[in-house]
Amino acid sequence: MDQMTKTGLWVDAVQDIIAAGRRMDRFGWVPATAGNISRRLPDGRIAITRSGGHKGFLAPDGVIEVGMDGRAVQPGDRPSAETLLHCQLYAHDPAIGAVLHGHSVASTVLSMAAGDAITLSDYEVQKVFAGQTTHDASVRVPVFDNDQDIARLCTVVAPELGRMPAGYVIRGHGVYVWGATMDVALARLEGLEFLLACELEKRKLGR
Ligand SMILES: CSC[C@@H](O)[C@@H](O)C(=O)COP(=O)(O)O
Ligand SMILES: [Zn+2]
Repeated sequence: MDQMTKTGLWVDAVQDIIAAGRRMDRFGWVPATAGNISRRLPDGRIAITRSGGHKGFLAPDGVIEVGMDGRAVQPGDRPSAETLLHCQLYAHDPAIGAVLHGHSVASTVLSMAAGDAITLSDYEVQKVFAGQTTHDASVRVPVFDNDQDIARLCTVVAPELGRMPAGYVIRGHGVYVWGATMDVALARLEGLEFLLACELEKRKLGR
């Protein structure tokens, strides 16, 4: 067992991830084995959910350690299939401390009807995103085509890094959101999912 796995800092990261999974599950954002959750560790590695488990019922051994290359520190551990999308965000911005991915109904359905972005306008809750100070503005949420080749998907996401205040959506799949801490990432996820749910309801009204 690596030294990091024995420290309180590792335990903190695991607890954060387990609590985030439970919270996402309460909202119905991680059906079946969908979603993945990670936190940056003080030594630069990443704690991330093991592939294929239910994220609402995580136990401590459902979280494993990977390097910034996305490879498991412990041979034989299988990290999330989408680990490289997490690593990409951590590599892009050293201030990012947590990354969340969920599969909500709203993000799945809206992205299937969208072009290259979903634009959110006139909602008070837009102010949950960094740099947004008024409802009287538009927040662009990029929509990327789904791809089972995650390394290739990273190359499509790359040009938008640094200009996604609310996160991004993968078409027919789900959202990626991040923050300096797990609490900040969860607040942004809640804000984005609330707005996507509003947008879906609005469109059902034909508006
Ligand atoms: C239930 S299928 C969902 C997966 O294909 C994937 O998109 C996902 O979010 C979870 O994959 P995982 O490898 O458990 O992190
Ligand atoms: Zn997914």
